[in-house]
Amino acid sequence: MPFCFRGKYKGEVMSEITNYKYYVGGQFVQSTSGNLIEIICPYDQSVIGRVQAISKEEADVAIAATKAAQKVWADTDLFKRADLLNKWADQLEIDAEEIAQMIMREVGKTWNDAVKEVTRTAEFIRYTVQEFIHTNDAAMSGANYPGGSKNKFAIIKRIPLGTVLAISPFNYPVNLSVAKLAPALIAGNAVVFKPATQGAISAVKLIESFDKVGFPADILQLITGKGSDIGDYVSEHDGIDMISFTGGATTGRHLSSFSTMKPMVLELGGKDPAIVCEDADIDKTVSEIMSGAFSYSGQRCTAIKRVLVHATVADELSEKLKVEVEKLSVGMPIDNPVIVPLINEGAADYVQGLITDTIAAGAELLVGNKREDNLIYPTLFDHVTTDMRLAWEEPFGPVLPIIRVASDDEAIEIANASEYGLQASVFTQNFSRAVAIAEKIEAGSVQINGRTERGPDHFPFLGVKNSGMGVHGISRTIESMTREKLLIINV
Ligand SMILES: NC(=O)C1=CN([C@@H]2O[C@H](COP(=O)(O)OP(=O)(O)OC[C@H]3O[C@@H](n4cnc5c(N)ncnc54)[C@H](OP(=O)(O)O)[C@@H]3O)[C@@H](O)[C@H]2O)C=CC1
Ligand SMILES: O=C(O)[C@H](O)COP(=O)(O)O
Repeated sequence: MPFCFRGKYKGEVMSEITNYKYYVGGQFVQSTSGNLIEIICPYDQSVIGRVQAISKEEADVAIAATKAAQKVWADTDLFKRADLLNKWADQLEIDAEEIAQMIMREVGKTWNDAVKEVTRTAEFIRYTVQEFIHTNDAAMSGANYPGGSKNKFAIIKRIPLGTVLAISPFNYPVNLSVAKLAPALIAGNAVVFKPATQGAISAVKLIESFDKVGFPADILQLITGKGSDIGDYVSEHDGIDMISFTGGATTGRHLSSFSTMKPMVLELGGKDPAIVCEDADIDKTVSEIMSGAFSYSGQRCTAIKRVLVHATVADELSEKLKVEVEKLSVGMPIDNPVIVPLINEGAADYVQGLITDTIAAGAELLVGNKREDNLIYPTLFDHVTTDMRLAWEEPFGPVLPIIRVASDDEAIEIANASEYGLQASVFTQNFSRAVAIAEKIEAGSVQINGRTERGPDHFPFLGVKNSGMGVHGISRTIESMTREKLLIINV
């Protein structure tokens, strides 16, 4: 447990308000813009710190400086790069409590989950290093093509793209950032890292660990500032060679509309359905839906965001879910409840608006519809129908609609009518039926008898439709941040 304390909630730190610096040229520096952004704690509304709102000129300098540094870095012995990244992983474990403290304060994640996020990230880095070390160049012979010459050989190397722009969201400010930084760096790229503003101090803490390890200057620049001010500018910047973005679908679509001729991977939102057949093991299903839908108050792109249940078992499922939702712990992050306050007032207003709208539209409220500031109590609706907003919109909050269906086909139809296609779960004890449904679902992954989730982090992770473009997951991220280059030998 971190520090002892004089703040509002037991066990928490409230120190002097710090102006956190951005990171360029291997130094933490203040922006000459003089503009600072206050970061407010989502659950006690105190100011936890301020981050620099850098200017476009400062972004230019940061990006330009990566160019020479990247060439040297790409040329650096792979085992030297690997060693530095492994040391960073070790350093993260040493600094875990300090970083977790900031994750908890800044994005309202529970203490246990915040610590897990840091340790998961250290493991992620180590696996990424091993993955890259064991990726070998490929070779092809001309003889394998009709009329091709057996005297022609191609060695197919993977080379870095140059400078990767990594833009991350608030909800995993460390893990989803490193999911971009580590693959980019081990593959020999430089990185310009733009974290979510609410999450930017956690990013500074992450880079403080990075800085302790002795990486060369300018291969990773941390730039802070609102996406609405500098996001477009850096995304269309000529010095950026690839964009790796995780965030909302609106922002992602916007970026893809103008960053022409730049490779891009987008991980966006979701409306993941849990399809429950009448032959499902209902107790197991309830337990998977509960953790899938409500952990971190549903602020996960992979959260279960609607239940499509066969009408014949709908009463049993909804009664059991109701009992479990009523039991959910609600409170402040330091006490490790399941339900914590949402990231900001706007998010809570949006979720409350969806709840109010769903009640007005005639759905049956089973539990919830209670709010204290940013804390939305877990809310469960039955008899939600497809003409209601909650059937389609991503709340990013603890509200779950149950939609009753008459057949597998109807469940599939509703699942696929969504603008999103990140993940889905299918619950049935008939494996063939599960596979038949899974094959028809338009989503990046379908979980059979399990909750929707990203991990383990080496699995490919992708969304279709408005849920994304390209593929993440350690090996796939490395692929997306490198390109093939052929050396053709004519004997
Ligand atoms: N599929 C996936 O893997 C994941 C998807 N998500 C999705 O992310 C959303 C929640 O995250 P949230 O942080 O609110 O998402 P946002 O889309 O609001 O922000 C994501 C990032 O984009 C930045 N940004 C905003 N505007 C621009 C712009 N014009 N140009 C470039 N960058 C910009 C933000 O900066 P700033 O904060 O300064 O505005 C932030 O760093 C949900 O929809 C969730 O489903 C979240 C995690 C994983
Ligand atoms: O942002 C998210 O929601 C994450 O990508 C989900 O990760 P998780 O499924 O491991 O919580």
